[in-house]
Amino acid sequence: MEMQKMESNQDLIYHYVRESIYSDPKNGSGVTTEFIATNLQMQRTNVSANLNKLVRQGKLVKTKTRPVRFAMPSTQPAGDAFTTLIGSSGSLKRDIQLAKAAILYPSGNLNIQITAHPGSGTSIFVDRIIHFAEENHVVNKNGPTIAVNCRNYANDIHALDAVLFGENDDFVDSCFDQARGGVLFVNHYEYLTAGQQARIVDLLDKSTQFYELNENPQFAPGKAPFMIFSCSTQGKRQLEHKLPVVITLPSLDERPLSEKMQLINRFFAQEARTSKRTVSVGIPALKALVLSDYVHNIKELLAAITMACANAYVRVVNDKRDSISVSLEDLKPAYRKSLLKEKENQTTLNILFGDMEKMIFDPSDDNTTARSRTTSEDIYGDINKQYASLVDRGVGSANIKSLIDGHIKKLFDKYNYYDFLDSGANQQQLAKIVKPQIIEIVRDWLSACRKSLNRSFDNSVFYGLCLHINSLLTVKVGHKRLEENQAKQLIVQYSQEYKESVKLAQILRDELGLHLPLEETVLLMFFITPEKASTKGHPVVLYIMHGNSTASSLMETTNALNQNHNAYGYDLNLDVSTKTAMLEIKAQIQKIDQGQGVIVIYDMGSIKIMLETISEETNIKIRSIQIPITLIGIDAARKSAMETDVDYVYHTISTDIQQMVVTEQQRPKLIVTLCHTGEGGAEQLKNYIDQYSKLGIQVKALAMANKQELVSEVNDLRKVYQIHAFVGTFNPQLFGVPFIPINKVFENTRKDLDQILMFKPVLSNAFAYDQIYRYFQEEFKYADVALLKRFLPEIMDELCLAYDLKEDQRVGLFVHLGSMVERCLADDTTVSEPQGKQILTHYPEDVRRIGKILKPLEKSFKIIVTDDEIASIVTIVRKL
Ligand SMILES: Nc1ncnc2c1ncn2[C@@H]1O[C@H](COP(=O)(O)OP(=O)(O)OP(=O)(O)O)[C@@H](O)[C@H]1O
Repeated sequence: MEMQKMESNQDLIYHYVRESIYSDPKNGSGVTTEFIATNLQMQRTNVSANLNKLVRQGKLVKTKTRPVRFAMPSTQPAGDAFTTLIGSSGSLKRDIQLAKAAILYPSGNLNIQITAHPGSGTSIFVDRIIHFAEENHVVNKNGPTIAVNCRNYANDIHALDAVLFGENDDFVDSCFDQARGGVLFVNHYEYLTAGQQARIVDLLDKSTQFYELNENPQFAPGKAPFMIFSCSTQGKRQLEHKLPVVITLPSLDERPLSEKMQLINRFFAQEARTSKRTVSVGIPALKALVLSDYVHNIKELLAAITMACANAYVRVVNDKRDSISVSLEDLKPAYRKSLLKEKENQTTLNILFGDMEKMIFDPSDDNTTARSRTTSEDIYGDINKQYASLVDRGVGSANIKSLIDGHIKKLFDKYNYYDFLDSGANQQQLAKIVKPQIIEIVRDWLSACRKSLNRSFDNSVFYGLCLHINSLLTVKVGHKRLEENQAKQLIVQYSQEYKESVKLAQILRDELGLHLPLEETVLLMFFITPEKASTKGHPVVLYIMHGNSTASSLMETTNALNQNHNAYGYDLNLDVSTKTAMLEIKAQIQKIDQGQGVIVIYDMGSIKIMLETISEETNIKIRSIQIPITLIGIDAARKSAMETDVDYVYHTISTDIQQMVVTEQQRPKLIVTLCHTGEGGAEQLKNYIDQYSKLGIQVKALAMANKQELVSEVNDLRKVYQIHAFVGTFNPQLFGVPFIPINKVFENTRKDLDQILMFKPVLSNAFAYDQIYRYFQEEFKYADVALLKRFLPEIMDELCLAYDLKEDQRVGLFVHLGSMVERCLADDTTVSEPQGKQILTHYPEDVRRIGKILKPLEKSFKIIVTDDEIASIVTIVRKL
């Protein structure tokens, strides 16, 4: 009898759940036990037991959220290779249709080009294409699949010649030959030179001849492979016209938020599986992830989630039963900041999260079939190993956390997470990017260090060091990365490690001809110090207040309330001399600075001057905020002693406070624009800011002829102005004044200019030359912008191929070239570089090369680019 009743209750509940879900969209994401119990007037425990039974029978599914919801299982059919992709029936639907059409094309599959922003899922999409082609017997499962990732050769793109065209340049054993009868995937072909791309175009033109008629017995047997080429949206795409099907994948912001949320869900579920722990994620962290922008699209989102889980994992590493609890603090500040957008996205967030408290991901859940190439497994393994070795060395648990935190950050930041992902965790891959000789040197040296320092090093140290030395060989380090006294301090602190670094520096000099200056040798040491000194910290807060314990009390309260333990205090005793106070404050600032500067909150004016001097002497960025509480208190006490009317005292003090604030802001603000070579570029930038900024801040353009001169000019300006920021092609690192790189100004729209100048985050990041063209259009009298549009990008590409330029340098150079044409046409040849002659004699190879690259510009505009102009371009590209 009882059994019968249970069953009918179960049916009743099942039907009610189904009806509620299908009849009311509000219940789309499922219904709670509470909801059923109330509406059916049944006991909660009884309802709960029945619902769980229905889940076990597969009739309902249970969400992993709190409060738990019960929903109908998805009735999606098993589907094809693409079904596992998130967005397969949404933002990727059309792309998938196109891909299927290309594969199933009746007279033989068609080659495909995929165009996508970095990290948008090209590799996984291609993986699915290949599976689909295999499922449909369009390509042979047992045939070869040859994948070439051109980005892995970015440092020496000619190293690819043998892979693309064969050792003897005759295509024998090239990727085109090896892929016969299978699939060829050439990824990131935007890295190829124009010449390399042209040769591939030529091959595609003669493809039939090459694959079918060629009788060369040296070639592998088999018909033409199914070829897929992928390329970034910003790269040059010569091949595009030769490939019948072009698929453009959406970037992450072009996808609906619901898909972003599905990706987030899937990635957390993956982390739960790889770490073999339950992962619970707080809603604020999820909201921040949903609202953040990702330059590297899905790949960056995945990295952000792996990083957050790794951070949270550290807290529970020694207790195997604990779940990983991810909170907002585990995300990088840049992602956390996105919560500022919460208000404007409230409705969407409500739809996504409703009244959820957190989301829970179970390690045993296997709802994903999309293959992932993360390094997650290594990360959790690495953390475990690092933890065990620190415990062995007797390090206390409080220190362990910060050491491991540093370790994870290193993995992601210092060793460049994205490249690291792609370079794969094997040495063969590494050998394609890094000279084998470097790998050998690093391996031998690390094993020697292991013995002499009695310390073990994980793989990340090995890879990081190889890549680091490789970059020293290929990229000229222009700026000092470490100050001399910082270097000296480190040498004293880590004398043993330093000895080993010197040995490595000697080997590098003898075997590779690489001469490292002292600071670079010290940097090598970072790889083997137990507490790898961090170069990427956060700003910290320092209270400086008059009195015996005011500052320290504020510090304690701040740290107790926010738990970041990044606030410090300096109690400025009234009987301490200014000189002593200044020395002590300087020492404290040097001690607490993590490399990102110090926010000082202080109470009296005299401290400001001390701080300015300290900032100058130490080069530490100090930003000070005066809260004149002590002065106000003194004033209030004095007036109260003289007056009897409390309101009078109150009002006069309020007026005084306003005046205090006004005096503080009296010095007008000034923005200084800077350019590497002469005032030309700086002047352009100034005009741009003058024209489009509504902040009303004055702007002055300065030349960087010589650093000493710049310092004295800026120093003079500081007497009259409060320097708000430097904007330009390089950071002069003077007086702790903040710097805004030129690319930031141009890569965003004009309406965002003031946000940038005020250091506020802007949403769009995509770099667009369009912005600059528009500016040229309005500014130039002589140069035809349409013609510039035709020639400048090509010239920029050539220059970027020849020289390793960062984005801000690229933008600077772009503006420079445009202005140069305008100058030549205006016959304004006043720009004359004092060091021009020297450059022409010292860098004849560069002068010749740049002269050649500029030829099309000279021809089309009928101008002659003077030697002086070429010399100034050499200074930019060589970062002199
Ligand atoms: N539509 C999707 N559904 C599920 N997972 C995805 C999807 N797109 C990308 N991913 C996941 O995101 C990660 C990055 O994707 P992928 O490696 O394909 O990016 P990519 O575009 O090839 O990167 P890059 O431009 O750096 O070469 C992978 O772990 C992949 O599994």
